[in-house]
Amino acid sequence: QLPDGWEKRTSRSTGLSYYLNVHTKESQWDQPTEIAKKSGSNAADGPAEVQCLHLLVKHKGSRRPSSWREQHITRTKEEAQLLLEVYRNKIVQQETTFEELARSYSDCSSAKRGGDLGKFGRGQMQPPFEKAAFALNVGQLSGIVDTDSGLHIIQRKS
Ligand SMILES: N=C(N)NCCC[C@H](NC(=O)[C@@H]1CCC/C1=C/[C@H](COP(=O)(O)O)NC=O)C(N)=O
Repeated sequence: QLPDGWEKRTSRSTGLSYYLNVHTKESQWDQPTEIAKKSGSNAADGPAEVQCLHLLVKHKGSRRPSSWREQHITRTKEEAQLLLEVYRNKIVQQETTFEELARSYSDCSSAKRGGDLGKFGRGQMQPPFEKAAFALNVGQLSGIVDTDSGLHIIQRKS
């Protein structure tokens, strides 16, 4: 039995269950224990949604080891980690921009948009990615984030 104001849903892309606040339309992975709040996220709960860029480097253990860049991705997870560390350092050293590197090297279709995933709320992205993205301040660059898709770096835009 769920507390008032919550509905259990299934994520189209992962098949995982998540919970929707019917008042604020906010969603979350964790089973709610409190009655759903009626107003949007206040500062304490963090933003209701974020907009992020990401640069994804897939490896042979990725859930879909293929991309616009490479039909059959065979690099190891360790090789992907090394690549991403090089890219991250170039951004930190301001040798290039996140968008330029994502456009050239990201194994996600969002590469065409400089890595821009647009705005998303909780319950949409894989949990490790969501956790990292919602923990960033605006403008901040994440460390290396590990999901079933592969390894990512994330920059929060808003
Ligand atoms: N709402 C928006 N903008 N699109 C739907 C996103 C669905 C979501 N996707 C992810 O979590 C991965 C990790 C972060 C970004 C992302 C992109 C993946 C990575 O590539 P793939 O492993 O699929 O080949 N490509 C598209 O989905 C999911 N729940 O599977």
